[in-house]
Amino acid sequence: MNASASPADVAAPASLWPQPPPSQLLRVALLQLPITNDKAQNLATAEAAIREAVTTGGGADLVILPECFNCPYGASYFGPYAEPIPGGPTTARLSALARELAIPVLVGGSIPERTPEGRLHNTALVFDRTGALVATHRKAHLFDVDVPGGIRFVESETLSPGDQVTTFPTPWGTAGLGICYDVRFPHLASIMVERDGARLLIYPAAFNTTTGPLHWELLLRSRAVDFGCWVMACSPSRVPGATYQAFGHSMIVSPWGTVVATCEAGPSLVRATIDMAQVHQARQAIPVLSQRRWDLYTCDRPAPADDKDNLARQTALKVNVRNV
Ligand SMILES: NC(=O)CCC(=O)C(=O)O
Repeated sequence: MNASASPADVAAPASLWPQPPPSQLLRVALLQLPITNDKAQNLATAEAAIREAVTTGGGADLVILPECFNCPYGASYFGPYAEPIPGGPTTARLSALARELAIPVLVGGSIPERTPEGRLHNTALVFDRTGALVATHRKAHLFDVDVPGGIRFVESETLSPGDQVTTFPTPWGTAGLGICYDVRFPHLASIMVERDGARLLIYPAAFNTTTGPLHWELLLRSRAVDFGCWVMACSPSRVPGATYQAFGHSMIVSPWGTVVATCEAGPSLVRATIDMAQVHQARQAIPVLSQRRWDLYTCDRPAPADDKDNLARQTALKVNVRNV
């Protein structure tokens, strides 16, 4: 299992988790928050929502924040809002909250990260009930798209991609972690599930009003059915006048592909108590994971000859897939 935080930054995971509850019930809360230009305000909004999620409505075991929850989603903001991880104020604040409220799993959405070398990443953070940073994920597939008449966004103008597949243990089974555009890449989810044993896939995300209506629900339900997993995606809410209009519609999807909880575009707390036993049930009933024809599948599509980085990445992916 990989987490892109260095070993010194990450507590030894398995020993920290309590035993899974026999019922396998997991209380999930997605915090669809309004993100403003004021970082302090964004952190205060997140803190208030986390407190509400775990102290009201029956509580929550797994709390998930949106992509870029401390920063407006836009290339010009990533640098000025970036922090080191760990060592920055957002990591410290989330760690303290996870510890104070004893939250079993807090997925601190994502934030812009500045590395010691000066690179910028879009990075998700995961804390356990002791406040330890147990995993980080640097967005692996950058959102570089140009939809005529719709949206043009080029994350790679400012951000560098991560180079890790990220999974981590929880008391309810292994979780896979991606960020937004990563959900479009089933090979990533395949490795989380088929190599690392993920039973739930978590995506802090910020789709938009062009691609959201077309693809958001379709992609989340596809990943759930492709891999017999619970899938959870948490978006910012739509903020009138913001340069990037988030789609909202944070969503929890069962391993059968049903949407068990969602919302519209405004600020929302999306809750569900989910049964992890459904993962086993769905995989037993429709056993596509054990019916794979690896003998038929190859990933030999060549990268453009001048794109050596891409070729190296594809080759690494191919090795991982074929080793499953
Ligand atoms: N923040 C993102 O990665 C946006 C992804 C998106 O909107 C998409 O259509 O994919």
